[in-house]
Amino acid sequence: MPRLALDKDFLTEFATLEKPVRERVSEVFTKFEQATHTGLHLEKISGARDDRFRTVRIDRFWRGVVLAPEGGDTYTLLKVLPHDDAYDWAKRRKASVNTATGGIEIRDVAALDASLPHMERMAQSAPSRLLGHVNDADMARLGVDEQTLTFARTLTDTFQLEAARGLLPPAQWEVLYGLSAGMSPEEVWSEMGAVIVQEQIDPEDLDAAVRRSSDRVALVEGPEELMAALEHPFDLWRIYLHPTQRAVVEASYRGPARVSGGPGTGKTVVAMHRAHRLALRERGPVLLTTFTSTLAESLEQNLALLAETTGAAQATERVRVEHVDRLAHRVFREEHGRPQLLTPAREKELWQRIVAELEADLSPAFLSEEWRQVVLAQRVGSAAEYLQVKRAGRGRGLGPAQKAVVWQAMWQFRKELSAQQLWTHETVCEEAARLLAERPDADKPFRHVVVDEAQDLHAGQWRLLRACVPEGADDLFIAGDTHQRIYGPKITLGEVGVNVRGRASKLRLNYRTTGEILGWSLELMHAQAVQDLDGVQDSLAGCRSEMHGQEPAVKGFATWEAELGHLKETVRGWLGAGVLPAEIGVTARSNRAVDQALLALEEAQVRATALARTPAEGSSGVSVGTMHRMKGLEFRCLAVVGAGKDQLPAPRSITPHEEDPGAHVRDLLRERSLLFVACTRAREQLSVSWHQEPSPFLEALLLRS
Ligand SMILES: Nc1ncnc2c1ncn2[C@@H]1O[C@H](COP(=O)(O)OP(=O)(O)OP(=O)(O)O)[C@@H](O)[C@H]1O
Repeated sequence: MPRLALDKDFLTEFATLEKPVRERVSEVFTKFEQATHTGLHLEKISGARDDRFRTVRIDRFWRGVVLAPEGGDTYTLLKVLPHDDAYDWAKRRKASVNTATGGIEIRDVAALDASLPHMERMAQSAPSRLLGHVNDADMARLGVDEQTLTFARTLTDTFQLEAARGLLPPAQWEVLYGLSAGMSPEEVWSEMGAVIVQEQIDPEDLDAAVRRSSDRVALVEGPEELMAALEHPFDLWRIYLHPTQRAVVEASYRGPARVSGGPGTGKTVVAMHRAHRLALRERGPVLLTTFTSTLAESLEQNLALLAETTGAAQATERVRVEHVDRLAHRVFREEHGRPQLLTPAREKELWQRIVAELEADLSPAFLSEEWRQVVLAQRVGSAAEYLQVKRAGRGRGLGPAQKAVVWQAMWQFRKELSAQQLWTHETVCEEAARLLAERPDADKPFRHVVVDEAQDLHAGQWRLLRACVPEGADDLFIAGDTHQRIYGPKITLGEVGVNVRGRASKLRLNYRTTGEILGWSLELMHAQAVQDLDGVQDSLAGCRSEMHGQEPAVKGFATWEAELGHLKETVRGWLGAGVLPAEIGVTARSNRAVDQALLALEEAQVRATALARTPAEGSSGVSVGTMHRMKGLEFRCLAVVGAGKDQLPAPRSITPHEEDPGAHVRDLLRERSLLFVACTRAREQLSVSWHQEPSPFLEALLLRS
């Protein structure tokens, strides 16, 4: 039976067509299956370089370009263009099968042929060739075919290669780019990882190639699925997954598994697809969880959209989306009713009182951290255990006598909480974990748990998640990036009883941000020792983007007023260039700076909304919020303001070195990560500004420029 497949470029462009044309396209292709039976007219193109391209009549003026198989029955819709353009587009191109990835490739053969003589002439007078150090056999093994090879041999510098990006098939261009950047063929090979197929590849079998190309061609199962795809053409993530993403989504794991990767590499997308996929398997309820309520809301909306696309709305009923603290409170309430929570102010008072009673030379802040990071995290229950416990990450060393005093303080704190029947979010979580751990496997609330933003969870939350699902195949799936840790303490999964050894994958292709913004932001984290969730050093090496745009605009001012003046100009400039207010974000470290930025925009008559008051979704003004609020969001254009020495790191968020050197280093890293998270929310344009002296986090970047 004939099947329709949609090329990613088609769907992207479909979104930009006028409504009547879109409607007509939908009409023609929803009848595609029946029409091909009754002889849908696929018109041959005279003078075509590849006679597998055909056109389909949409109306008098518009034509669709389809790749029709010689054998097989999958028809790939590539373009919808005005009549003459459609013919011209199709005549210039050829389809082929990549011999390494087995994927389908379409290239502008006419443009390549036309550029060759000129390139060759230029190369003859150049001192050397860009890829002179790589032999033909290695190129062929990496999927570089004859035409690309001929072209590649004429290249003399990377600018030419950059310029040829749109001409060459993307997978082959990536290979040339890697080799030209000094990677060895073996390194490029391993970088290609999941996209390389082991099976024998038939270069003539386009049908098989289309089926292998899930990152750019989506097979459509019937008219409803087609309508769902056409309904939200911007949300490509629902349909096209990178082979590495798809492998992780579809895998069956014998135990907990995890996916990591830099910002914008699609970890959340993978988490949603995986939750959906697990729900479709019908082995039991799925929990999709994350760190904050705002993120959970956005997961829930997108999960519903995904189910709409796959036509499996019933699967969403098997997925519970709930942020982790809410889960803890729900389980707690079912047993004990609503907890009375200790407010931060009362907690501080309590520690102060205990310190005074013990006449100890310890600060309330130190004790509060010690309680969370050592006593609660490692479930220390007695003085003897406390004497033995490893206090990794706690900078200030304690001798046995000091430990005895600290333990006394901990014990008193616990006693007070229990006497007054007070709870904190952490103890609620511990109690919920204890209640769930006692339940037999058959009574556990979930069969699968999928966790997003995992880097920010604390030990108690991990124990809760571990306890709400029986141990077994596909029990826990974890997505996160430790470079973006802005709340939680440093933790290793082993410490909380989660073993992902042999079941960890990494995503490297950023889908959100231009290469310029990503490269700049990655520099912020360069040379920072960040420990991964499995205890080894994490690295963002290889994280890359295929999109290009402007370099970030980075600028200092003498005063805050001048900086705000620049913000007004920048935002007005973006609006003037046609960017919608809702596509613009403004962020600063403190609430105060956010309020002032809001005022400045109002003065400039720019409609702006505080993220604290209105969720980004549905807001029609420029979104203004703290860097913490930026997590999980993205904007076409983003301005980071107040990135000055006195604002970033925020002085009050840094434990003084003399009080606790370990906490000091950790706090600094957290503040740096916060800036990193903020900057990587920008899709196309990023502006970073400060007044007086720049933040020390910008130092290396400013020296470079
Ligand atoms: N396969 C894909 N096709 C198209 N777009 C994608 C794909 N995967 C991810 N995206 C898009 O890339 C952007 C980033 O994705 P996502 O939020 O899942 O990344 P992330 O790794 O969780 O990011 P971060 O860690 O920075 O929060 C989103 O706009 C998403 O829709």
